[in-house]
Amino acid sequence: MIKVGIVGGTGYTGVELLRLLANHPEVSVEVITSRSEEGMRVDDMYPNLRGHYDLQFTVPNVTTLAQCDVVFFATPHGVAMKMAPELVEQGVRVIDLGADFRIKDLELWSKWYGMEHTSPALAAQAVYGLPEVNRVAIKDARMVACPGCYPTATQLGFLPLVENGLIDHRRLIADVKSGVSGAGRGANVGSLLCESSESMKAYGVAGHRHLPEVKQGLSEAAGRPVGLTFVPHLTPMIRGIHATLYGILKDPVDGLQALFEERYANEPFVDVMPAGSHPETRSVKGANMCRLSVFRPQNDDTVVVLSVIDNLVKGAAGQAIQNMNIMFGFDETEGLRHAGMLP
Ligand SMILES: NC(=O)C1=CN([C@@H]2O[C@H](COP(=O)(O)OP(=O)(O)OC[C@H]3O[C@@H](n4cnc5c(N)ncnc54)[C@H](OP(=O)(O)O)[C@@H]3O)[C@@H](O)[C@H]2O)C=CC1
Ligand SMILES: CC(=O)N[C@@H](CCC(=O)OP(=O)(O)O)C(=O)O
Repeated sequence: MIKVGIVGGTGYTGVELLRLLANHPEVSVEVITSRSEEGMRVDDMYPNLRGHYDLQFTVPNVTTLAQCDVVFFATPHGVAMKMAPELVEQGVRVIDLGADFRIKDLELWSKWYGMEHTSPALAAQAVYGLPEVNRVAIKDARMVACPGCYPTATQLGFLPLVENGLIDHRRLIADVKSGVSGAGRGANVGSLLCESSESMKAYGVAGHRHLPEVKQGLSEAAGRPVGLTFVPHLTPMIRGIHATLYGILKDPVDGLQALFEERYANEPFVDVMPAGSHPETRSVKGANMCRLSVFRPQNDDTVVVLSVIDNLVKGAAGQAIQNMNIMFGFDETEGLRHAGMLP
């Protein structure tokens, strides 16, 4: 049994970690932090957890967190980079659900996140926590940077194509839609029911902070810098990401379905659907799963990939637990085997 700490326990990804870890036989959650709700029982705030935890929120404190084997940061950008170095020095393994350790070029990181990076040494050691690419490095990592939600759906959809050099690497297009929980519990007015229901809008078209993250991952996979147009949208649902991805085939190729099936044949959390399928976000709601399908409409030179995840699960808390399972030598699917909630 390992001891787990969670920094940022009142937010959507923090409570999702608690929900998923409640069924994990190898862990005991010992510390859960909140600055605003110090002293409150977690099941008073989140009644879905009644009967699962006997825990109260405490303020974040490195000495207390250092008693844990692993600490998850489910906090806004800029928090983990300040606390994680001291924890790692004391032998704690750290998994950040935020973006502090995702981008290797720290000047680029500062440009997109609007702050200086305060722990470049740890950033250099951090492993990008996309198991479908980095499983071996994740196993021994002290510091894992979980991918963002849009980057998870986008990279998993494009990977088989860019790894095999099948599409024009300069002209990738990602049209991605997110449910409003992607903005977090402390989100601004745009996420209110009256503002976001019965409507849909694009945002960040000129540039979204996930653009450099996706480009970094796909450029590594392609072996050269990729060009990407990335357009996120806010959609009136609570959970879910739907990515519609476009690439231009260099040569007309058959066998894209088989290529995708082979690439993900041994991946427990990527499901390549039968040819012609249209995956729905509700099929992955609550589940640590990415469902994909690949098309070549009218046998033309454009390939279209559809990729769906639950932003809070494969896009955040579930992927973080998958990484923990790999790091601690547990079965990778432990605590994550349940199906999505449909309807
Ligand atoms: N929502 C999503 O779909 C996804 C989110 N992420 C990332 O995960 C992280 C958490 O997201 P989410 O759960 O949505 O965010 P929320 O806004 O819902 O929650 C943030 C949590 O962090 C705590 N917190 C805020 N500031 C600090 C601080 N300075 N020090 C310590 N704790 C702090 C808050 O509690 P309190 O203020 O009481 O301390 C709260 O519990 C973010 O980096 C986000 O970008 C990644 C993928 C998907
Ligand atoms: C719908 C919505 O607002 N989504 C968030 C991204 C989701 C997320 O939390 O991404 P990070 O992990 O990189 O912060 C946004 O566009 O800022």
